[in-house]
Amino acid sequence: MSHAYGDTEPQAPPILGNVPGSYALTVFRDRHPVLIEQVRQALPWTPDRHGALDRLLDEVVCDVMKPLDPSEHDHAAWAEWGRGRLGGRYVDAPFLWAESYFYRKLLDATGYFGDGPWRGVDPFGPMKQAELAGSVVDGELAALDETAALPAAERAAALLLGSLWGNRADLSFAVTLTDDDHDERADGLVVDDTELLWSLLRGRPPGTVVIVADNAGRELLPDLLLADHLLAEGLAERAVLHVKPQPYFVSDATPADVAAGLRRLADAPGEAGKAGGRLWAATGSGRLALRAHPFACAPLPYRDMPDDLRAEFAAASLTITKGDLNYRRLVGDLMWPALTPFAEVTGYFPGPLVALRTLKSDALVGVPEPVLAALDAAGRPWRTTGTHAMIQGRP
Ligand SMILES: O=P(O)(O)OC[C@@]1(O)O[C@H](CO)[C@@H](O)[C@@H]1O
Repeated sequence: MSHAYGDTEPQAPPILGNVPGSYALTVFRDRHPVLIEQVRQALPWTPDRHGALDRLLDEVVCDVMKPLDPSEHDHAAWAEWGRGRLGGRYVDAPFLWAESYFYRKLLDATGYFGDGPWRGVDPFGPMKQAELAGSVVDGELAALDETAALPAAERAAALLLGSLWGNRADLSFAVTLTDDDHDERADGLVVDDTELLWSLLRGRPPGTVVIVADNAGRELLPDLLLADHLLAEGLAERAVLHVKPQPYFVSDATPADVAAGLRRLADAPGEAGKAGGRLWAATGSGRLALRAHPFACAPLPYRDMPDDLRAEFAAASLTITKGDLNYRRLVGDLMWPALTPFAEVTGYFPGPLVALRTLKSDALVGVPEPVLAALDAAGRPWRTTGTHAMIQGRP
């Protein structure tokens, strides 16, 4: 297999669901049917929505991607993106594309974009709200009192790791996790570019830091706390938080989730409440800005980003992407050999970039050879279980 890097087209093959035993196949076969039933239980749907959920379950079980109704606002876009794929099997389309289409069809089934009473109702809302209100979050916010008392360097490291491991709290991934997976967390990072991250921010005039968020709730709160740290320490003049314009991948953060997260922080006692107050004020003054670009829910890799988004990333002193799906989009969700350098695969990205991610799918690049050899030799799954994490970047 040959590879091309930088601004040339990537040549690794796409990750597909039709490979027996693959992680992607389990997502289509095991996760999606369960998710449809979870959504069914989440809200008191009317008969028309139950019927639509039945039809989607049928579509998923029979594995035929049916087109959106022509009356849907984004029908033309999906028809174009899906040319040669719609009518085929979910597992035969690129994993990134087909999974994204599943979530679009789920919003279709719940009437999210329709004219009826369910318009704008987040079908994952009850799951997100339960997590945000839970006692686990109380404990995590209370722990911030100890973090705040640490010396500056340790505090910065703790907040960064909090944001990184917050990515384990992903309600779509949790659907098929075992109890063992929930508890396990590897000590060492698979790739650790922490020093690069700080070097891109320290000792230079503060600029705009873009944080491309992932999940709401237990991931978004530490992301907001990291943004607060960057603003408070003068490492960023401005922070811009990119979220999804619509519900996606179950727990992905939307503007409503940011509002709920800021409310949760601002209402908390102690240091969390103080950070919440600062962030609330920063939102009002524009130092913390929010974006919900349509491309965030497109079934496309970042290589295909539109010009306005490219310009935003280009103007940032650093872009931090969160989570597995953003990582997949950064590397095109292709089957790169894991030794392939991150800087080369992401050469198209228009500025300094660091990805914070727990490993929950097969996309993986830039792993040092001895680390790869040791992890593979250990004989335990590590690439898709969320037990391992990485901080991976390039200037
Ligand atoms: O982006 P996130 O929240 O870290 O992860 C998204 C995820 O849970 O969804 C996909 C499977 O449904 C995988 O890519 C990944 O495991």
